[in-house]
Amino acid sequence: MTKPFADAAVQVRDLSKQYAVHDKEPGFMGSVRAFVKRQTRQVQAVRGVSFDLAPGEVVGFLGPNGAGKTTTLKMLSGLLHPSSGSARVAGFEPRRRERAFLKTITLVMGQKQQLMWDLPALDSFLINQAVYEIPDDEYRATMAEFTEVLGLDGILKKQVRKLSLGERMKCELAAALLHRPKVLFLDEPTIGLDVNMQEAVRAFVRDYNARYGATVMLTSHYMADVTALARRILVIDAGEVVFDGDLNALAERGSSGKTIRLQLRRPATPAELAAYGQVVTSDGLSAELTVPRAEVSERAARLLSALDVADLTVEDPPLETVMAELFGARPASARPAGEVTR
Ligand SMILES: Nc1ncnc2c1ncn2[C@@H]1O[C@H](COP(=O)(O)OP(=O)(O)OP(=O)(O)O)[C@@H](O)[C@H]1O
Repeated sequence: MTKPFADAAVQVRDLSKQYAVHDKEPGFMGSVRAFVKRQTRQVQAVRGVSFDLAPGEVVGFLGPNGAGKTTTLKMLSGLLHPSSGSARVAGFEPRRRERAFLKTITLVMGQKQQLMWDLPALDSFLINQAVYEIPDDEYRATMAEFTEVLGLDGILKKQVRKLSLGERMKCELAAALLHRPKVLFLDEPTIGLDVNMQEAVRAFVRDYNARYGATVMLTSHYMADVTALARRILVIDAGEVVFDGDLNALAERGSSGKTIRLQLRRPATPAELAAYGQVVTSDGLSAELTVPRAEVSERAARLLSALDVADLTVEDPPLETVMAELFGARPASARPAGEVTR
């Protein structure tokens, strides 16, 4: 049972979405058959999802491909109507798309762009200023701040089509946050960016969250985004929330063991190290071992007494490993249950 926050920024109850999909065989005869008897399939993309986000909270929204993340974010932004259940965002019902609601939220989709391709980004910013009725002084202050944090100098007057992917994404973010929304839905905001640009986007989101106390719901396939920004993780699988909790608790869910990193004063061979755990890397004086979670203390104690250890640290496996363990092994076809052919 989801406990309600008295003043939740996002409140979701039993939210579901079904898409009606019309199937058609390829080719001319397929078209004729579809015309005579249309095959309709219901795809249950989101099924009975409930959660609350507190004001200012940053939440990583994870799950395998097709799990229902984008569908959920679109419902919370009012782009899609839920099939059933309810959602409130900053006190508004998203599906009504009230003006005050649209001024309070933003949805950034890394795969879609809102900037006009043939114009400089600055022109799109001015349009957004008018659309969101941003006063001139606030517009100037926000622009100055975003220019500094995102390093926009020198790119705002270039045609958007001539910007690099990273430069364009920075401008997309600036355009989407110009009206200083209180609730941010970020769907893969760093997709396709190089590591430096990913870090720049993360730093910007972190800064914005701290400065404006904004609530952020973030999906990303780059776990570094999630671990850098969010303490709480929501995991959705086949349309259902299967985990809602602390990042560390998720890491502990992984069936794999913990990682022991070693620095040695006297070298040990991989064969010697294998007595203490599965050797991941070893170059004589440093090594990385995977050990069963329940036996970490005992293995570490044995290592310390048997070898000349300069340093020993114990870490959880990277989130990528945990997610791969939770979802990676299953065939995609086994996931989206509940498809009904009519
Ligand atoms: N417009 C649509 N019509 C029919 N089915 C759809 C539509 N959009 C999404 N789906 C289906 O709904 C399910 C959830 O899709 P959704 O895009 O929400 O997943 P996701 O978690 O965002 O996936 P990804 O990580 O791959 O972007 C999938 O089975 C998808 O094929």
